[in-house]
Amino acid sequence: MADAYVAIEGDRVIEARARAPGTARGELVFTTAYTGYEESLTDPSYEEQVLTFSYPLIGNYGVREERFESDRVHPRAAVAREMTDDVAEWLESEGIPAVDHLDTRDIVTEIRDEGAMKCGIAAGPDVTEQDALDALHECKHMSDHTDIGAQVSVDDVEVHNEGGDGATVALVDCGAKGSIAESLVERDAEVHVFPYDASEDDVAAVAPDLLFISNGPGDPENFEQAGELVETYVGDVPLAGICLGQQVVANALGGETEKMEFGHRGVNQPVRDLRSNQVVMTTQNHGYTVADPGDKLDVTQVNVNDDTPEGLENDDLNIITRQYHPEANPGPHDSLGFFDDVLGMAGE
Ligand SMILES: NC(=O)CC[C@H](N)C(=O)O
Repeated sequence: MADAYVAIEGDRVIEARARAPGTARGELVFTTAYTGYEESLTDPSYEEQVLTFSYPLIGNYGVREERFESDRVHPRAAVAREMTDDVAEWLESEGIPAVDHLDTRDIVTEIRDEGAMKCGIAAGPDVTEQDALDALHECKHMSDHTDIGAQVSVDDVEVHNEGGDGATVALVDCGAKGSIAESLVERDAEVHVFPYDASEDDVAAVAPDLLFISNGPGDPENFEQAGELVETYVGDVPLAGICLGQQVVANALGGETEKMEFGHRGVNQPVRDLRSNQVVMTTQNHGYTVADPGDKLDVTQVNVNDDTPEGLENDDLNIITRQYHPEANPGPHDSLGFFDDVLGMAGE
């Protein structure tokens, strides 16, 4: 008999095996990444989501803290065809329900046909189908998590590489992956990590050479204060953004974002640079996209599969943003040059 259940929209219940007990609800999404499960599971952008791995075996090279992107697991639950004990034990120790021994191809097909959807999960010896359905019925739409930034951001300013020789960067932490600050520090920047709701005065106090809006979970329209910083500083200080950062910058400068059907999550998303015509492979995790960049930003890079904007720029105003993850954890490393380019705008 099954000891875990996944309930999806339409009240369909899928039986599974419990690997870490508990009940959870969240937006059901899938990643096609075949490596990088530690990075994905600690990526704050997965907050309030349930992550399904389409690759059938998760955990085959263990669990190492050096690869974590933050100090905790962010998806509300994890779903895999087969999960190793290492991963299951790690998730259990974090209180995150996990299930395997179910047909993840079926789940991925369902999401591709119907779009990312709400789900409820119940795992453990005493759970019932109804527990999973109850969790499903309590699940909110992603955009209704209006204060999601508070769940993932630093509470107080943190400074990395104080006294560094390079640029002073104000990194607005909307749920930043650790490797963004690391990538900047590796290039000698002094990085001030600000809470997602930092004020103009907070940021002004460090006189930044670059304002950088991080990745983060949920709907970019719920990050109004980060948008206000962009409006305040545009033209005076160079601007950079990654993923949610690109979306926030676009919204703040007259553009528009929209929810995608099921998003891009994986490590081999092809992106074409419209200026050089070169294609790079990228790591991605997003469910919203820039539908209209507005009249201040040019689309300079597009996704080869669906033509959605992957890079926005304005050379006169010194703005460069990317929808994918140039910090490249878990890789590929094709687009690390982004960090040199944005620090170049900051005079480095
Ligand atoms: N990785 C991210 O920053 C994700 C951005 C946003 N939450 C989205 O899903 O589109």
